[in-house]
Amino acid sequence: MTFELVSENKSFGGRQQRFKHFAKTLNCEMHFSIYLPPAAETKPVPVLYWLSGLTCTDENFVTKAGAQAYAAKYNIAIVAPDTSPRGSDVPDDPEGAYDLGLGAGFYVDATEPPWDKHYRMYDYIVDELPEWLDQHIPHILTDRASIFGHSMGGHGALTIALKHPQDYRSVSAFAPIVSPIRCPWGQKALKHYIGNDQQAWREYDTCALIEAGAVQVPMLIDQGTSDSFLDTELKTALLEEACKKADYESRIRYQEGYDHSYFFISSFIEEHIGFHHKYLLEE
Ligand SMILES: N[C@@H](CCC(=O)N[C@@H](CS)C(=O)NCC(=O)O)C(=O)O
Repeated sequence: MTFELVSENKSFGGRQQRFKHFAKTLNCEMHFSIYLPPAAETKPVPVLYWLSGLTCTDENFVTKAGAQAYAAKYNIAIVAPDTSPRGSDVPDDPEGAYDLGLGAGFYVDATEPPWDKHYRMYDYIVDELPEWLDQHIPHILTDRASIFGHSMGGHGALTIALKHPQDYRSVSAFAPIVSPIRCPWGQKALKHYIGNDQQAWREYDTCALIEAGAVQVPMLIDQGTSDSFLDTELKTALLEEACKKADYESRIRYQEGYDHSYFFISSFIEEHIGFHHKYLLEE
């Protein structure tokens, strides 16, 4: 199995690293980034996974979110994977659209050809990446983990945490797609990756999982009111409704005037890392 440290930069006393490795689940080489706070040099620290949105690689978060200062302050490592399998033999949207294929893995395990050979981001995030980290990065505690993300990555973080409440202590999201079965981005992705059986789509739908009785995971959501995707794709109100009906506790905040960008994310990143810190520290 190949693995290489591609880059390392000192940041807030810690180390921002980028690795390349062969991911057997995805059948291709992948990059991911990890920030190790200064405290990780002397004692292993908890880990927080960040899942990015459409069009991103692992680097958008690393360069734009401003998370390193707070990861250093709260003694948490942050792992940021890529958003899809990569490589010249990995299929992409036939029209080159940004919402399917490369940069748009949707954190599902595809069952439909031609996607099923590589597009298995769900298994990669839940199983292969933590195993890889366990074997290669002694500075982190993979059994003390939380997860957060943005937009498509918010959807990924929420569905993964709801389906594995024993593995993630808390979940948070910025502008998440809360119900992919009811928005154009999600419907397009699920149809291609999973096929026409809409019952099977529900496994990857935050609202449907809550309606089906998902176990409580501490949850924080921030959504900008000036986000141009709010009414068409993100539909935060559907999550409010699902939580209310199922008596599921969640903190959903609308942030006045914020859009969908990393300017929004960087404005609240400290609060999200602080939120996870509380649960990651508990015995
Ligand atoms: N307007 C974008 C839609 C995609 C988008 O807004 N992507 C968000 C996540 S859903 C993002 O984080 N983009 C990269 C960035 O802002 O650095 C496009 O057409 O490319």
